[in-house]
Amino acid sequence: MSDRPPFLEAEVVKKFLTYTALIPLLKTALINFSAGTGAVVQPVRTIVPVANYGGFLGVMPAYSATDDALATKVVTFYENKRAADENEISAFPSHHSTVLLFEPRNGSLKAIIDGNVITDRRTAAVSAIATKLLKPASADVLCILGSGAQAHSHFEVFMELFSFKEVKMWSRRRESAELFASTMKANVQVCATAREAVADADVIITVTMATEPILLGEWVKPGAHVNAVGACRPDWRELDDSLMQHCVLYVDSREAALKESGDIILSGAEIFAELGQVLKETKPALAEKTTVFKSVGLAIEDTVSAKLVFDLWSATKTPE
Ligand SMILES: NC(=O)C1=CN([C@@H]2O[C@H](COP(=O)(O)OP(=O)(O)OC[C@H]3O[C@@H](n4cnc5c(N)ncnc54)[C@H](O)[C@@H]3O)[C@@H](O)[C@H]2O)C=CC1
Ligand SMILES: O=C([O-])C1=[NH+]CCC1
Repeated sequence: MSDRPPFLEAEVVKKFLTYTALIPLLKTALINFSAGTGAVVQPVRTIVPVANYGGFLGVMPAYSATDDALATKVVTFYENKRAADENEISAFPSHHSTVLLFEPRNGSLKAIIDGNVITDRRTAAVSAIATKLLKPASADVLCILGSGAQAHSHFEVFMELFSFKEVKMWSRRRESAELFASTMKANVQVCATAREAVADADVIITVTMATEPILLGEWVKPGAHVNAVGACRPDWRELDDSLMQHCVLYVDSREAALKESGDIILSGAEIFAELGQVLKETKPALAEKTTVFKSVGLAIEDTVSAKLVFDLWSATKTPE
């Protein structure tokens, strides 16, 4: 291999970052993160608003001693207000990310890795982990609100791991939900309103760029489980106060959620546990209650994903 760090593009990440390989790694990373023993070192990400353009730049470093993995993701996400005009279809993605993977022993740069597939898959995999623990015992109906990149990765892993009888989707732009449904192998029912999509759902996933609530507590079936993935800014919402205040609330990181999640900060909802605590069984999974898993996204998830991709890719290379 040359001294220049390789760039691993999205196709390489897609090939090696399977959910089967990723999920056990994420579970361990979340347990180590929540244990607070120092096995995972990860500050809350730094965010630089790009105010003139409705954008944000996030820097997300983490180190896992257990995985011997050191990396930082750099991610940009843009509100794309122009697309909020229903007639405007923007083909430009709202999120872009890159992961820099380092050699922990000496700090050298090992690889530059496309971060988009990592972000999509690790986020969906963490929602799937939460859902396994928190969904009601009988879960037949899945509802997805939003039809972008995260909707695709969530659908992908949820179809792989669960056997829902029905999948319902609502998206702000109906054409986009219809396009989603037509490209998927499973039957997806496109609904005219979020309320219609949510009715009777046992598991709900919110994956939108909404800044105001799109999911109201009064629509949610008692005992359902919600994965709230969007609204990662302190003044953005996806869920209303009623849902936030009447659920049992789980988060990926208590510290990050209290800094970044508008749904938590503005509703004053109380956090019950971190997902890593439930995985370690130091806090219970109250699956019979209405539960919300509020995910903001953690650098440690990107770090262990990047290390996995790099190791599997390296193993296919013959030394010069
Ligand atoms: N928790 C986590 O770890 C992560 C969270 N995210 C968040 O997940 C959300 C979805 O991300 P992507 O799928 O990558 O974005 P995307 O841009 O691919 O899709 C966004 C979806 O939201 C819809 N949308 C946009 N504005 C809306 C509004 N005002 N009301 C209702 N729907 C609206 C769009 O039509 C589209 O269906 C974003 O909020 C993103 O920041 C993204 C990555 C990781
Ligand atoms: O974890 C992540 O990469 C992100 N969370 C919200 C926007 C991007």
